[in-house]
Amino acid sequence: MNPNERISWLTEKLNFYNNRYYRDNISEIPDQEFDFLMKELIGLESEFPELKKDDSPTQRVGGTITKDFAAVYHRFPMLSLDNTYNEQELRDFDERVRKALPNETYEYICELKFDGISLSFTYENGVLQRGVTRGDGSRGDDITANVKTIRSLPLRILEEDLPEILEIRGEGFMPYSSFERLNAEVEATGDTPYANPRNAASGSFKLQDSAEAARRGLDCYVYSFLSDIPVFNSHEESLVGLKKWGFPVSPGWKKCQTIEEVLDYIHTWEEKRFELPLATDGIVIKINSYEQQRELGSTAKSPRWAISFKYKAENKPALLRFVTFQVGRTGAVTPVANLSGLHERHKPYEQVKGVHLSGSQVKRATLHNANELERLDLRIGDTVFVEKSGEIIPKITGVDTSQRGLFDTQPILFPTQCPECATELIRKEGEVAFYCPNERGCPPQLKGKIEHFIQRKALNIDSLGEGKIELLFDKGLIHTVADLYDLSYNDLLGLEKDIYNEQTGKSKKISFREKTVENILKGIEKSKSAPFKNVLFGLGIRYVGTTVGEKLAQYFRTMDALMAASYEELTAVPEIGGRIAQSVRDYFTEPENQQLISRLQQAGLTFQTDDLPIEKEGEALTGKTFVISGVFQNFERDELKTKIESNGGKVLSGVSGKLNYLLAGDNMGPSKLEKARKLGVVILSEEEFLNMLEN
Ligand SMILES: NC(=O)c1ccc[n+]([C@@H]2O[C@H](COP(=O)([O-])OP(=O)(O)OC[C@H]3O[C@@H](n4cnc5c(N)ncnc54)[C@H](O)[C@@H]3O)[C@@H](O)[C@H]2O)c1
Ligand SMILES: [Zn+2]
Repeated sequence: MNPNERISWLTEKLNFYNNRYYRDNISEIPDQEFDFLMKELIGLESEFPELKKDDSPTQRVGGTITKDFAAVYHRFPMLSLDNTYNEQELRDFDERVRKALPNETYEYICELKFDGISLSFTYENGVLQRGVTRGDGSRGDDITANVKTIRSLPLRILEEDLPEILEIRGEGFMPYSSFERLNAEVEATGDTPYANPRNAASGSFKLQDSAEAARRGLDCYVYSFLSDIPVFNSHEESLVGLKKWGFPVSPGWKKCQTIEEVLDYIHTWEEKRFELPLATDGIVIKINSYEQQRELGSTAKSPRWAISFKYKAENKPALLRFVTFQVGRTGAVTPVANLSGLHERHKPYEQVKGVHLSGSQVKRATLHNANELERLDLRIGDTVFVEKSGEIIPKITGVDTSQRGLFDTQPILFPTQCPECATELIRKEGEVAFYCPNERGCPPQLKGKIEHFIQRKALNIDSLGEGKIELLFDKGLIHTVADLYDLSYNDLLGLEKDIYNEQTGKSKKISFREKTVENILKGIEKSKSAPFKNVLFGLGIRYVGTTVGEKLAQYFRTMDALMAASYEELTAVPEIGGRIAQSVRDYFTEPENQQLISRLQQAGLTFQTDDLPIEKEGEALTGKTFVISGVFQNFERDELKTKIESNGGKVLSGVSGKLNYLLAGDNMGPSKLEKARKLGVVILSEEEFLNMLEN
C-alpha cells in the first residue's frame, strides 16, 4: 500500500471502529490496537499533510450523538485526551510542558483513568438540571433521567455562594458487581452478554427506560469543575472542594512534583488497580494550576495540559494443553488454544485454573487460523505467551522456544473435516481461513443465518438473541428463518437449556416463561412490518449489505420484480455491478431459496417498498452540485444530503472542476479547501447554504 492508500484505509477503519464503539457499544478490536492504528494515522498525516482526508478521525472527538435523545450543546467543548502506552512519550510530554512554561514550576495531579463514558452535569442554583454525554464534543445526548439514577450523585448541592450555573464532569461507569449481575441476567434470557463494563455502561446510560437504567446500578466519579465565575484555582482545590460538597471523587489521586513521581504512581497502580470495584485502563496526568492549564491550551481534540497513560495488555507464559476447533457463523474454522498455568502441567484439565491476566483467570485463547498456527510454529505442550487487553478475548502472541525439548511436544493437526458436520473443509481463493462449505446443513452456519436475520438492521427481532436461537435450534424448532413465523406459544413455553459460556467457563440455565414467550412472539410479529430493504438485507444474500439492499428495494419496489430481474436489469441499477447482480441471480434461482421466500411471503413480511424515492421540498437547488465536508451546527451530514436532494440539488463525492459548491463545516480538511479554491469552486458556509434555500 502506498501512503495514500494506507491513509484511506486507516481513516475508513478507524471511523468504522469509532462508530461501532460509540454508537453500538461494541469493541471490534482491542483498544490498544485501535490506539496503535490511530498513532500510525497521526504519523502519516503529519508526514503527508496533503493526503489527509476530510473525515479524518485524528481531528475530532470520536463520539456521536444519537437520534434517541435531545441534543444539547456543551457550554465548553468536551474533549478527549492524548494517550500513550510508553514512558518515554510521557517524559516527552513533560519536556513539552517545561518548554511551554519557561521558568515556571508546575505540579501534576495523577488520577486513575476510569473506563466508562464521559458525562457532564449542569447545576443551576445548586440543583442538578441536566446530564449530558460527551457526544461529538460540541453536542451530546441529554440523558438527565438516567443520570439521576446515580445514587452517589447529589441532586442538590448544599453550599452557600455557588455560581448560578456550574458544570461538573466525570466518568459514568458500571462497577464490576453490577456488570456481573447484569450479564448473568442477560445470559439467562439467552442474549449476548456485554463484552466489558465500559460497553455495558455506555449502553445503559443510553437506555430509553430510566427505570431499567436505575436497576442496573450505574455509578460515577467526578473529576472536573467548570464555571464562568472562578471558584477554584487548581485541579487539586476542585477535587477537595467537590468532595466536600458531597460529590463522589475517587480517593486514588495524588499530587506529583516531577515526572519521576508520576512514573512511580503508574507503577504502583499497575496491578493494584484490579482490586478496585470498577474497570480502569490507565492513569490521567493533569497540570494542577488552572492558570497554567490556560497557558497551555488545547487542540481541537484534546487539552495540551493533560495526557493519559494506558497500561499495555498484560502478557504471561502459559502451557498449551490442547487445541479445539470452532466453526463460526460463516463456516470459518477457528483454532482455540486451551491453556493451563505452567505449574498445572500435571493436573487434569477440568481442575486447572489457567493464568491470571489483567484481573481474571484465562484458560482459552484464540489462534485465529491455520496460518497463525504455522506462523507461531506452535505445538501441543509448548510454553506460549498469552496476552489480554481489557476484557477482550485473549490471544497467543508467541512461543517460548527455549522451553522446547525440555518437555514432550506434539504437532497440531488441523482437521480436514468440519468438527460440527464432518463435511470436507475447503479454503477459498485468497483467504486464510478454512471453511465448511455445508451452508445448508452445518449447525453453526444455520444458526448464523438466523442471527443475521434478527439483527437490528435486518428484521430487528430484539426479543431473540444468540442463546435463544441456539435453544430453539437445538430443540429442532427452527432450521431456517421462515420457521420463526411458525412458532407458537405452546412450542415455546417451558423450554429449557444449559448454555455454556466460553469466556467464563460456566453454564447458565435459560428457560422460557410466559413473559419471555410473549415477548418473543411479539418481536416476531413486529418484524412483519420491517421495511422491504431490511428484509432484503436479512436474507443474507452474498454482497447484499444494507446499502445494496436499500438500492435494490428502491429500484425494483417489490420482491416479485426483483426476483424476476435479469442480470442485465440488475446491472442497470446505479452502482450495482456484475458481481452483485450475479450473486442476486444465483440466490433467487435456487429452489430452496424460492421456497423460503414464498413461506416468508405467506407469513406476511413486507415485500414491497412504499417510500417515495425522495420527498420534494422545493426547486431552489435544481441543477446545482455540492460536496459536503466538515462538521455542522444544525445538521448531520446525511441530513444535509437529503436536504440538498429534496431541493433538487445533487451531492458529489469529490471536488472537481464540475462542482458548483463546497459546503464547508468546521474542522474540514485543508486539502479539500485548497483544491476548491484553486478550481474556483464557491465555498459556502452553513448559514449561506440555509439562505440559499430560502431564496
Ligand atoms: N476498541 C475499539 O474498537 C475502539 C473504538 C473507538 C475508541 N476506542 C477507545 O477509546 C479511546 C478513545 O476514547 P476517548 O476519546 O474517550 O479517549 P479516552 O477514553 O482514551 O480518554 C478520554 C476520556 O477519559 C475519560 N476519563 C476517565 N478517567 C478520567 C479522569 N480521571 N480524568 C479525565 N478523564 C478521564 C473521560 O471520559 C475522557 O473523555 C481510544 O483511545 C480507544 O482506546 C476503542
Ligand atoms: Zn460444517
